[in-house]
Amino acid sequence: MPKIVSARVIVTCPGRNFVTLKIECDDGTTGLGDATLNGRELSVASYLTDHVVPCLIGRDAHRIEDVWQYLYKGAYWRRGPVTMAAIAAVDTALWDIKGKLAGLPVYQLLGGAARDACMVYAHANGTTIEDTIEVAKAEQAKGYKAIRLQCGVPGLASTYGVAKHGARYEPADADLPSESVWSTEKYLRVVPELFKAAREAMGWDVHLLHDIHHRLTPIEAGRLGKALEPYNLFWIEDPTPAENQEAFKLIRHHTTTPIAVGEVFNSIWDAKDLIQNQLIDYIRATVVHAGGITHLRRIASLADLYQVRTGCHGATDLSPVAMAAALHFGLSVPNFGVQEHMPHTDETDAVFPHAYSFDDGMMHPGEAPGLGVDIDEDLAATYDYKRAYLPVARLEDGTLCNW
Ligand SMILES: O=C(O)C(=O)C[C@H](O)[C@H](O)CO
Ligand SMILES: [Mg+2]
Repeated sequence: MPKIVSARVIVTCPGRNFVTLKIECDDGTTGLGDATLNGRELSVASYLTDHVVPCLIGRDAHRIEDVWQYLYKGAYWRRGPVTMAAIAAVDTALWDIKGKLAGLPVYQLLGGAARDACMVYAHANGTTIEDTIEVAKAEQAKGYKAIRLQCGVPGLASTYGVAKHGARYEPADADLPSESVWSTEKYLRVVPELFKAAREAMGWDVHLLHDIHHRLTPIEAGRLGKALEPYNLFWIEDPTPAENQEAFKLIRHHTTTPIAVGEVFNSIWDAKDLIQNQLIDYIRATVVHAGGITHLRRIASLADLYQVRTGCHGATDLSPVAMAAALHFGLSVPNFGVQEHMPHTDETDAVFPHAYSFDDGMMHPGEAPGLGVDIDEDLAATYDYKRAYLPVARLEDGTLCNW
């Protein structure tokens, strides 16, 4: 058996923070897992180093399911983003090791390719409708078949998720949370105009997506979904907070615009009612935040029974290790929908050399054994952790609100 002899947490900040777990076996085989939890990175690093790593030493790296159960049931304290990101990192690293030892890419271990490649969606963010469409057309010219559009809201100084024109998208932008002002009324006026203009400028042969970022009440989300129906969106994402899964019934009563939810989910229990009641169309849980490849497959299997497809979160605060895992997962599950793609910076790609590739709007994890991602530890060590928080939003009267 490949015995685990060491496990180390590597924190690096090539432009943004990433937490990576590296597990090593007695024959020298290593595996990587992403454990990055944006804005709360060091809590997962500590959970791993202080509480998980000591339990891994000496275990059989092949027993992925048993290790998963050991860390989940054995801890007594279940679920939650910190715990599940830590379990995910271990799980992902063990799949990486299993693939390397078998001499096969991870997707082959998961049943083989269920499609040629994974469709990915790009991002078009702009301060105005015109800017956004200009960026979207540029992404379409690169071959993307699906594009998420977010534009600034007239009358609001800034909007989360919308970078200043030309700047990279990076929501964790300050060493204490920055604050922005939010107005649902103003937002609801601009979004239908954005998609009307986008269809006029770009036609109908491209999938258009939009992220609402949990900001609306269910009835407001129903109203927006209905207003967007003429523009045939691929999905609206996170229309309302999903702690109350029932709330989605109200949205469903009012619109046929497809709904995607789940980037903040960390277990199948967060998604169970949404899936079983067919209240969503795409489940956005990810490898890193939802317990690894093992648990995400369980979620996907449940979703498949109800014709809910996957649409994994893939913002740049998920490392290339998570991106690779998402592509192996996406290539192999029967109910793949789409994968989010936000290219990492050159600095990040240099720290994490990888085998996955983009071609004509599709991505493939590559044929390297395991996940096909490495970490240049010397380079990683040159980038010190830098505290960075996600922002908060307030209504115009100062009330803290969802974002
Ligand atoms: O990519 C998305 O859909 C997001 O909503 C990005 C998130 O805000 C970001 O990953 C939070 O860390
Ligand atoms: Mg989102």
